[in-house]
Amino acid sequence: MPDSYPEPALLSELPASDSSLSATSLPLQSLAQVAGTDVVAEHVANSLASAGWCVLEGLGFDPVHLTALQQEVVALHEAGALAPAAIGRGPGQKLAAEIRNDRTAWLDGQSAAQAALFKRFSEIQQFLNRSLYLGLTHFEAHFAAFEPGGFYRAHRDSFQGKASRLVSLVLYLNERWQPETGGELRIYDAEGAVAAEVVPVLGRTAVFLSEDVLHEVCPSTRLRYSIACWFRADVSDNLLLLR
Ligand SMILES: O=C(O)CCC(=O)C(=O)O
Ligand SMILES: [Fe+2]
Repeated sequence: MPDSYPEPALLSELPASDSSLSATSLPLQSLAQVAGTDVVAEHVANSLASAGWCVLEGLGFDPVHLTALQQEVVALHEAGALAPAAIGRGPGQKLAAEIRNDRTAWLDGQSAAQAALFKRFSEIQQFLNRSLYLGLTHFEAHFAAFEPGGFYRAHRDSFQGKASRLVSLVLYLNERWQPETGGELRIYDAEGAVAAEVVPVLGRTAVFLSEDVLHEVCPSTRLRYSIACWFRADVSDNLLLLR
């Protein structure tokens, strides 16, 4: 990469109180591949290794697909096709509206926009495996909508030691978000101090280590749309028994 090449929009160093996060995306589509290097994936890997999280302006894929994904989630929500999200997994799974009250639906990778997104997720997964040896085997992603007043209390996306969700990624799908609207993703550092507040504008993407990073969705005054994706490293039950 030439020395003079601009850095992608990297917000990980911004102080928590900075509400001036720019809503304009750098042309990450062209930045995504520079001389054979996946700049976005490389930045994600470096940030996960150092801070445990990062925020990007885009994933380096076509803005047309972003808009299409936004239209998909709006249509699903308006058709009543999103279901109240639960907490926990397996038999312990239950609805807990006092903890989270978003509505979700899994992506299936079928539409052109979802296929492009899945391709990008695969590239990022491969890069993370190559650079951080995470052994990620697959990912799963859902659309989410938080109604006005919606929230998701502070949580981690997986429990230490039991993790099959290793890396979380949230891609935001909202236009014209005002600072007073709320709905930020609040990321905490290891000491419990607020490390960042991410305004959920179209294309902005937060990536963090699922086991380590405490985070919460603050209440917002309007509908808030996103895609949440988890990169997983699942081993078979047999292998688990051998450990
Ligand atoms: O929408 C966000 O900003 C985060 C959502 C989240 O934390 C989750 O679904 O686990
Ligand atoms: Fe989460």
